[in-house]
Amino acid sequence: MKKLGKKQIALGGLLVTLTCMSIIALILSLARHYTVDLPYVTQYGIVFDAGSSHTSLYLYKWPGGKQNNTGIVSQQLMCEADGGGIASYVENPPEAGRSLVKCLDVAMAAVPSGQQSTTPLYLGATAGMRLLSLQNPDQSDQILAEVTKTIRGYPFDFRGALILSGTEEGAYGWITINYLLEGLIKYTFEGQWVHPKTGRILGALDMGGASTQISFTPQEPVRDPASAKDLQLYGYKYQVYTHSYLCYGQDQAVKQLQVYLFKTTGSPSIVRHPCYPLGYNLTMTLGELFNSPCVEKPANFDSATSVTFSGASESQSCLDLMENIVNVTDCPYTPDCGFNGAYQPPVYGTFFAFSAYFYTFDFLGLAPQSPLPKVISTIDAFCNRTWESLRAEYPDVREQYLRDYCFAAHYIMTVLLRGYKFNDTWDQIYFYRTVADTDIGWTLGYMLNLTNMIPAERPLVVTGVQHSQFAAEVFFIVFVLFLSLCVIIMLCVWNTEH
Ligand SMILES: Nc1ncnc2c1ncn2[C@@H]1O[C@H](COP(=O)(O)OP(=O)(O)O)[C@@H](O)[C@H]1O
Ligand SMILES: [Ca+2]
Repeated sequence: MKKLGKKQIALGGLLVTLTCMSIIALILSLARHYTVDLPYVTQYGIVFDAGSSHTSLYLYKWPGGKQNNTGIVSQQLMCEADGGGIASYVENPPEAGRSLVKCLDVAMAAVPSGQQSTTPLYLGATAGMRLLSLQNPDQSDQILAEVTKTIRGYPFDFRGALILSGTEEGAYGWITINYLLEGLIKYTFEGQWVHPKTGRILGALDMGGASTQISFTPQEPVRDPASAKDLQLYGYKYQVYTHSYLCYGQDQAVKQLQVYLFKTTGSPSIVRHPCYPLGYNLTMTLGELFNSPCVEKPANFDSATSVTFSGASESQSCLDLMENIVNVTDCPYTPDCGFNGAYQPPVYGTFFAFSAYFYTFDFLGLAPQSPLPKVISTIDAFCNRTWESLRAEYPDVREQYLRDYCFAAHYIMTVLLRGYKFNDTWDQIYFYRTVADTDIGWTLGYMLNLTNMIPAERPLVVTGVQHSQFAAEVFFIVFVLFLSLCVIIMLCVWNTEH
């Protein structure tokens, strides 16, 4: 037989390799096609936000099977429970449980029946229940037991009803916005999850009804361990400063000012209120006025006696009153101070202000951001308006909200400018309620944490194929290369022998 030339051997080898490569490419393309066509099952998670003023249910979803360790959780729906916050049911705890039924039924209709038993459900209560547990732990336990009983009547994977600490509430709000705005991890066009450049980490400002939180990564290390939260997310360490001011949510601040005005007026039955609109009268019993651990009760008072707060539409006096409830002078940590003697490093970076911060600024047409002089003049003009003119312009706005917007606006400005000291960095604050159709609040961060969806380690680079398939592909490529090599060696041997 004729001896093969070197060229022919090389050509033979190349042909074998190319044929094998084509087979690999064909198989890979078929395999990839097969993967895309696989119906990936959407997974769900539910969190009840049992706030001081109301309860909401959030239903989150994410594609299951792959990439479930990365930033693609979104909000499918939000449901507002009827009635007030669960802590308001002290007289009738079973009613607290019943108040959740409407939203549980909404979630049942939204989660496919086959997946309900594997859908985790959490209930987190915030400052309203924190206050009740301080005042009467038995009552708060009873309410948590009743909501637990109601939720257990549903097939979801219920993981418990708990009262969050102020630190947790602040830290989970911080995780939520940084997750949603991809400050922690980002999906690139090349299909990889990467750590974004520094400087994109946002601070969080949450104004609730009973407490308010500030959370951010300061430029300097946090000096007070009680307000530092060390997090490791996707392989990176963050030290978050977070402080929750219990009793300084806007509803409790409203109460503190009412009590201040009542006490300084000398216990009369009519009290002038500069923050309420002229023509508006609010009558309540002293029992209602003093029904909170956030205010000091007089030594003896008749809880059935009523008091009427009579609006005066006096913007400047309203603003001046704020220093009676927000103490910006006494602080042992000067200059690293928030308000009421709390330690706070200087604010740093961009902040997102949500919940009641947003509601108030949005109502006044100042969201997501407005220059400081415009903010001040808008609040001033609003606070000088009478109840008659406000009611005529906003017939559909809830009376309590419309009455409190002036107070809330001056209170927010005092907390932000004089409390947190944003005076030189006002334009670093953005007022938002949602990002990518997902509400900003502590609930998403809470669920991501409790379902271990934010790993402490850096995520593996996403391959686009399942692990088993990837392993099979690598094996096949190595095998084919090995085979090609064998063929070339055999050809060489055959060639030398003939
Ligand atoms: N549409 C709205 N307009 C104005 N204020 C609102 C609106 N919706 C909710 N709020 C206020 O936002 C606050 C929400 O607080 P909430 O989350 O219930 O309390 P907390 O977080 O302290 O437990 C309450 O003060 C409530 O009155
Ligand atoms: Ca809240």
